[in-house]
Amino acid sequence: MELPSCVREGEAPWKKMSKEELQTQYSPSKWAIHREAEETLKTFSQIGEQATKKARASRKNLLGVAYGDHEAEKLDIYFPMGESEVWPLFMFIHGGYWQSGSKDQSAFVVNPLTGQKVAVVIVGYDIAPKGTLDLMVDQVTRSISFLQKQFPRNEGIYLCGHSAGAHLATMMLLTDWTKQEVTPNLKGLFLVSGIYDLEPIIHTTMNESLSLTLEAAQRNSPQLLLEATQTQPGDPAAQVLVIVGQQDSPEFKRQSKNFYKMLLQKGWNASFEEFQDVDHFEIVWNLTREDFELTQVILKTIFQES
Ligand SMILES: N[C@@H](CC(=O)c1ccccc1NC=O)C(=O)O
Repeated sequence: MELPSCVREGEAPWKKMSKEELQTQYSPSKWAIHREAEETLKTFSQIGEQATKKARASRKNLLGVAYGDHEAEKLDIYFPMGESEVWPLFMFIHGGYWQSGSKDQSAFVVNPLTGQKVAVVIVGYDIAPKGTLDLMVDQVTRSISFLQKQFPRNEGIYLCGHSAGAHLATMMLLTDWTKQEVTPNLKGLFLVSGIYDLEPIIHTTMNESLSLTLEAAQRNSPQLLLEATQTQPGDPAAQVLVIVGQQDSPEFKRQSKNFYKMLLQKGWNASFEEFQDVDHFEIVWNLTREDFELTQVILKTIFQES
């Protein structure tokens, strides 16, 4: 018997999964092998808080800069050491399934990058249930326009998102910037353990506070948007690095690989990399270290060394 196309091997294997299996596949902490799930999540917040404290104490900064009128529409800017007034701008978009996390515990990468002449921005946005996916996408779009206007001489804007934050970063590739006041100088995207097809999330407990409808999930799914788009990447196109951890779940890995393949099909300058011996959280908390492989990849990409 031939299976209907929606359940063909490799296409949407999640449609064949039980509710429990789907919940597990989309619970990244359950796939961590170096610590128990709860311990992993606790360590992640602790390292994020410590890194933020350290960044605020040791780097010149502007905290809580408003990029819009909403309470949550604020970003923190951490400046590189030295006298220069022009640098590449690196923006980090935190994860937490669009319903947890904040800029105040997400300054992981600030010290290693500001030590190497890169300005780092950690952006805040309205998480659910207050924020909807549509609002979050709009907020991140406006935060990037704001940065381009504030720093028109920037040496490139680089976006890095983790998990749900990688989803928000990806949506920026598909934004029609001609509808915004400025076109940002987007040079690169680092998409770390992201989610590109939101439909499976609807069937998990994560949707209790997100309240995604199928329409909202589809409207905000980079995988579907990219598949449907006729537009070519701009010239010069931003470089897109699709990144997963070895201990990300099979579903997370499948989503990243599929999205990477679609990027190639649509003519983007994309690469895919799986980092060994790290889970969904270690891959971000290790960014506090300059000698971590991903930190080095980020620096090499920004400064175009290979
Ligand atoms: N409840 C989730 C938590 C989670 O996925 C998460 C936590 C912090 C930062 C990013 C996360 N994942 C995606 O946004 C878990 O079981 O791992």
